[in-house]
Amino acid sequence: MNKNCLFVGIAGGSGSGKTTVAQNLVSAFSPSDVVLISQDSYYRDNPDMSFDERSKLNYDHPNSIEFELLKQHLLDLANGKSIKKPIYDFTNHARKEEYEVVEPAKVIIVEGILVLAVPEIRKLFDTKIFVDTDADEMLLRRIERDINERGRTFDSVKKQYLSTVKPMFLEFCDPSKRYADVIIPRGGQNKVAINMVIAKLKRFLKKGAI
Ligand SMILES: Nc1ncnc2c1ncn2[C@@H]1O[C@H](COP(=O)(O)OP(=O)(O)O)[C@@H](O)[C@H]1O
Ligand SMILES: Nc1ccn([C@@H]2O[C@H](COP(=O)(O)O)[C@@H](O)[C@H]2O)c(=O)n1
Repeated sequence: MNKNCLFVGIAGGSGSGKTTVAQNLVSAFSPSDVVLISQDSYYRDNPDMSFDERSKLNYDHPNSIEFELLKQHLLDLANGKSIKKPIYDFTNHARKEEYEVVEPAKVIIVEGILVLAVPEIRKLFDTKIFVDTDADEMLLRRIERDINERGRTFDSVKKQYLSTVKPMFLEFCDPSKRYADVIIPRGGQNKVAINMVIAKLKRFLKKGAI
């Protein structure tokens, strides 16, 4: 790979604050220097299934994500090519027809529950971050977000949490913490940790070295 960019991977449980941390990082830079890619954009589409069938799938297992496409897109960005990033609709459990064109940048941040759990993706990262938030806080945030933003009911969130979210977190996401270079407790609130990562990325952008 002809790589002259820096890849930062941010993992952590659902509701841990990965997106908030990533957005805090992105907002410290010019948009042409840093891009953010979410693993969520790469959920597999299941157009042959009914809405009811799609709503019962396990979305916390690595097989639910098209990691081959995510990897190809990361390699394309590293090689200076733009990508057509899928757009995922959580209310419909499906990809939208349209996509977003993302231009390459010097720093590429990738966030998602499984980005450190899948070796093919993990090995691309120069810096690996795990956002470590208490399970009760993650669950409370998820309940609120899923009801307000993802069209879910309290009962559906509860059922999904117990049947797939929690067991898959314990099997895949939480053990991937061991691969992290930096562990950020509490997520988006942790300005000290976020500022340390920002300082590191600024050094890279200035000197071209990690
Ligand atoms: N420190 C925090 N305190 C309260 N709510 C938060 C905090 N961090 C994130 N949230 C909220 O919790 C939800 C999940 O946060 P998000 O950053 O999207 O987590 P993740 O990407 O890990 O699922 C969002 O609605 C967000 O606004
Ligand atoms: N159709 C879908 C697809 C995914 N999920 C849940 O999203 C979570 C990951 O997203 P975060 O932004 O919270 O990291 C994951 O835990 C899936 O259960 C879903 O509910 N429906």
